[in-house]
Amino acid sequence: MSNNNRKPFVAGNWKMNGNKALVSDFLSNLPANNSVDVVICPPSLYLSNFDNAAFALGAQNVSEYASGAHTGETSLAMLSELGCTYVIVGHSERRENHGESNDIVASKVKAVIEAGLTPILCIGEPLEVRESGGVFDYVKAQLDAVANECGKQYISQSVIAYEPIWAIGTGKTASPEQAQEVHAFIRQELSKLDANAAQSVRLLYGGSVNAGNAHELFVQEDIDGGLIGGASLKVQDFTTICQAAS
Ligand SMILES: O=C[C@H](O)COP(=O)(O)O
Repeated sequence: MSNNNRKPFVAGNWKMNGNKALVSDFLSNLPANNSVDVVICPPSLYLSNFDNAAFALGAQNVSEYASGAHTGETSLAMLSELGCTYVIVGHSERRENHGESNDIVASKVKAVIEAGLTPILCIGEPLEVRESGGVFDYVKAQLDAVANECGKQYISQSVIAYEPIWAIGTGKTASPEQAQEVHAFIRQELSKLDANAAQSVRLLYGGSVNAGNAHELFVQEDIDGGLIGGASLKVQDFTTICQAAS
């Protein structure tokens, strides 16, 4: 891990996977790790099965509305009542498949922080943007959307996950150099908003991280941990990834 005061952070995003048996497996077999902030984000239905976990709980999504006639949605108050302290916001699967615009993402970030939880704000470019050389402009626009809509203080209270879409679930991980280059750019952009916050905000890499490649990614100067999809469904692999961050 790089030479800074940021505590490493690893979150497992189970997406629409898992069952009660996997919950039990994690409760019984994921070792406590005091040197890393470890978060599990299961499907919301299973949040209440995680009583007394040795790790923090996160949700994969939240409604931008507080309550009312929003069939199928889950509110921040409900997540909070079930012990969630983190919420993934703006995952590319939500942006692409559920029409979440930058404005919606920004309003969710604001709502999460005002409710006393911490957003894990996801940003990252599709393949065609990477191939056309537009990565920095793309992630800057995603960051600016939140900063402009919410105010810079909201960015500085978030955890930010850089997830190149072409690396998600594909087995094609960004190289450590590719990931570090974008993380350094994100931190530089954050410093324009708030120099102190830029040094304290945790920046995660996500996209085909596994037990074999986590270490080489996490030792990069501006990579403070990971947002893990597929490899977070196996307790042994996830344990190894958490250890790689410590
Ligand atoms: O939220 C997690 C990311 O989308 C990464 O997923 P993955 O590790 O399966 O590529």
